[in-house]
Amino acid sequence: MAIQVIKDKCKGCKLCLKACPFDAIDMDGKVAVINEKCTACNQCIAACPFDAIEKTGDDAAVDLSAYKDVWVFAEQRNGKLMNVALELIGEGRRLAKEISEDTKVCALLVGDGIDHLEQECYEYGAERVVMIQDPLLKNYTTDGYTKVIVDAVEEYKPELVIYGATHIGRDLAPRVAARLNTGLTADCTRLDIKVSSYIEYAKNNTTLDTSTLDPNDPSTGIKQTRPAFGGNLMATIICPKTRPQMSTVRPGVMQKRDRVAGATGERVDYKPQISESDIRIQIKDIVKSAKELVSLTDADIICSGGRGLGDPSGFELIKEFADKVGGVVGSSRAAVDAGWIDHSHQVGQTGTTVKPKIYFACGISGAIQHLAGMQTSDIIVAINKDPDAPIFEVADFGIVGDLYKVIPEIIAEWDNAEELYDASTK
Ligand SMILES: Cc1cc2nc3c(=O)[nH]c(=O)nc-3n(C[C@H](O)[C@H](O)[C@H](O)COP(=O)(O)OP(=O)(O)OC[C@H]3O[C@@H](n4cnc5c(N)ncnc54)[C@H](O)[C@@H]3O)c2cc1C
Repeated sequence: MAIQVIKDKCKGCKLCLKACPFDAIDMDGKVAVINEKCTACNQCIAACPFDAIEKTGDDAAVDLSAYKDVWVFAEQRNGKLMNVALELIGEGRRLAKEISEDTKVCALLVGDGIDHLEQECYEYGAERVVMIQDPLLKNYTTDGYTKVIVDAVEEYKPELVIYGATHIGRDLAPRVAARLNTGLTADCTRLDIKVSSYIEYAKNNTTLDTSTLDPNDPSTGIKQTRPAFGGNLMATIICPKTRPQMSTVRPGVMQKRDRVAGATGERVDYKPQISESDIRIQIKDIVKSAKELVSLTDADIICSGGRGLGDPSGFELIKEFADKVGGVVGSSRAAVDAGWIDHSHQVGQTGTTVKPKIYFACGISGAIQHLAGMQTSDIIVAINKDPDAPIFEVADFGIVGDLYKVIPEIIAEWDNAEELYDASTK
């Protein structure tokens, strides 16, 4: 693929020169010319106001029909599958079957010494496992994983690849997408199948005259929905011209399928072509952060505190509350930004998405970015002294009052409440 300047359209405005990160454009008199440093990154095309730059070569010739199946990057760390990988295998299976009965969901396992994870992938819904193992892939490196995944995608041509929006997924997916010259939608909260104009047309017309339809409209595509503009609207994004389509999805958003013990599938071993020179960094040591690990995604009960706590010591009360009810401490971004608590506790659009059985929002107003991360909780209990706080619109139970009075009362009554509950359910 290459980029070329259409000479008679170029007005010599040099905006493409300024936009090019690779110094790949020179001026030949008043006309821009592309030199050999070009990586076809598209920045010049986006910058040109005169439509004078275009791609040539195989870009126009992406055969969408050559791509098939849904791949899920089954992220593992230290030989353990991440929860989000299992959630996405379930979601991938749903999407695959909506695309067509013979579309398969494949788990992509990358690492070394990870044979034991294959079975778990089948039990959570994978129909095929593509296994890529090599000692050089034992620990995650951007270079190593990108290289082998790009090679495997080019060989097998999946039509959709989804990754968890974890630290690794967020690092890896854009690299892979850039190398494959395809699109990526980050942080999706919803994935749906887009129906082609052919199918739409066929539904409404008894005789199908395809000559009027766009031949490039893929038979299927994925509608990728994510919050945009600070969470104030949801944007649905499609990737109509290139393949594979790629998305990252936040942990906790999709539902895991029920585990089917003993489920089986097809294993494909992909032998990676990788050498030490492909990996530009060396991992000398992996040191776990000494800070307390917060497992918000798996928690059944979360007690979150916000700016309404007034100062950092308020989190001591929230911690006492969480310990009493068997929960985990969460927070709003305002509390994190104030330096009252570590970001790992943050719930919301730029924090963690959670779906506990009970979510206590204490001194949290209910900004849309906070709601984006917790509104699908089974039961939401809001404690706020402002009766008009937006959090009450999503709360199942609202307590209007000062959290410093309400929470100690709940703590004091919790044991009684548990006894009452036990008695009522006997
Ligand atoms: C791009 C972007 C991303 C963002 N991502 C996130 C995110 O991931 N998570 C997130 O939380 N926010 C996020 N935000 C910030 C968000 O917009 C809000 O600013 C933030 O959620 C407000 O936090 P809060 O509810 O704790 O504070 P406030 O909005 O100030 O609310 C404090 C509440 O406490 C109540 N209160 C005060 N004192 C008491 C008391 N003694 N007892 C009871 N109630 C009391 C008040 O009535 C008020 O309702 C993001 C913003 C942007 C622009």
